[in-house]
Amino acid sequence: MTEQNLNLPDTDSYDPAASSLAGSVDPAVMAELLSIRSSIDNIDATLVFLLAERFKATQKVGFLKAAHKLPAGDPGREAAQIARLRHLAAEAHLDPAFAEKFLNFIIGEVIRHHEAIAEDHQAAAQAAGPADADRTANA
Ligand SMILES: C=C(O[C@@H]1C=C(C(=O)O)C=C[C@H]1O)C(=O)O
Repeated sequence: MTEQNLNLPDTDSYDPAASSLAGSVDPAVMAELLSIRSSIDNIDATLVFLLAERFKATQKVGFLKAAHKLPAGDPGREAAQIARLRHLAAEAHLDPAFAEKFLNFIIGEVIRHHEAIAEDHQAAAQAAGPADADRTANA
């Protein structure tokens, strides 16, 4: 989650009116588009903050699982959460298939992080020696 896209403009100079359409659209239409986009800006910022909080929480789960040698993925939990979110999506008039795809995308990334945390944990335990490795496993 820390990769940077070097092709993007830097955020200090964020221009809410940036558009490939500038100059080629009726100014009244452009004004309406920019007005709607200001809500999209707020929503996208919120999504980033929400995702950051979610990844903070899942990172804690990753450390807990690594310390107790639990598997990275939990298909039972995933199935329950996906069913719940599909239901909520339908109620909110969001395509449930999209909600499922989005959640699966995030879960895939979380599992990748958990596997990396487990590998780091294992490597640290091995570097510390067998006695320490046992102690860490039983922590
Ligand atoms: C976060 C967890 O680990 C994994 C990721 C999940 C998620 O991002 O919702 C759910 C289950 C696990 O596959 C967990 O077990 O709670």
